[in-house]
Amino acid sequence: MSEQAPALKNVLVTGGAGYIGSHVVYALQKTRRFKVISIDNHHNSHPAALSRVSELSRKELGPNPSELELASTIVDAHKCDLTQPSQIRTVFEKYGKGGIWGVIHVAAYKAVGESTEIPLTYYANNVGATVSLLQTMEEFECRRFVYSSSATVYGTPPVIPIPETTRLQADSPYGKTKVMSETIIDDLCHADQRWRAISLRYFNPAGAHPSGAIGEDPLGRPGNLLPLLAHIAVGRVKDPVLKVFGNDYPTPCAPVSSGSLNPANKVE
Ligand SMILES: O=c1ccn([C@@H]2O[C@H](COP(=O)(O)OP(=O)(O)O[C@H]3O[C@H](CO)[C@@H](O)[C@H](O)[C@H]3O)[C@@H](O)[C@H]2O)c(=O)[nH]1
Repeated sequence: MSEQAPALKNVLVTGGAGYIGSHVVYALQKTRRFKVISIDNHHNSHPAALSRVSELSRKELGPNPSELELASTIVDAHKCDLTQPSQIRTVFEKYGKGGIWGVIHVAAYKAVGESTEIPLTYYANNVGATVSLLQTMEEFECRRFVYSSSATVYGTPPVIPIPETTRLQADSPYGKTKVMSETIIDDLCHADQRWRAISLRYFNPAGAHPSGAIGEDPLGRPGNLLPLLAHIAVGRVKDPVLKVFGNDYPTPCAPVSSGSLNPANKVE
């Protein structure tokens, strides 16, 4: 590596092996400016997703890539439980104070129905873990944060399309965990101006990389419409029933582009 070459910035992605997480990792690797660290407990993902992302990124390197470019395609993957602060700490300790440039927090439980049955699990994994993560970041002087929220924070919105200024009134425990986490992040940024954070409210993300190497591949019966349809189509669902609740819902469509996932654009 030449002495002038700028070092890669270390970015931690939680839930890196999941649907959105794996595409975020890919988007980061494509810039060739970041080294990705992933934390995932594989509650809803296969560890292989991360190897597939790296393989994809390596294939896209030009001929004779530099050492730095090659290094940008390697993920430092940790299987760890975000509800255990000591496990988060171990990852930060590896990089030391200031060693992790920023965090993109995607890991969460996301099934609305399930959240009404096991709310405590949702509050522990989606809110408690977010607080532990922010506390560890503070301790290790890492204050750039991109939070994966959800349009579910609006509950049943009074107007569609939903203006960003709409009041937050989530209906389910899952939605409430997103409102609470957003509030915590907001309070933190107001208390300490050194923090740079943004919450992204995704609607229904759909699609996959054109190669088919990465996409939405949840474990068990999918809770979301599109993976459920895909699983039914390939015969992976035991009870292949799909309930259609209406045919007049005005579904807006917008790309979740790599640009919107790039923390450098959002928190720098
Ligand atoms: O405590 C947990 C819970 C989940 N995960 C992992 O986090 C990833 C989440 O990915 P996935 O289940 O595929 O969900 P996504 O569709 O990527 O969901 C994301 O997108 C939602 C909005 O659409 C956000 O609300 C969620 O925070 C976020 O997980 C998976 O790999 C899980 O194994 C953990 O590591 N720890």
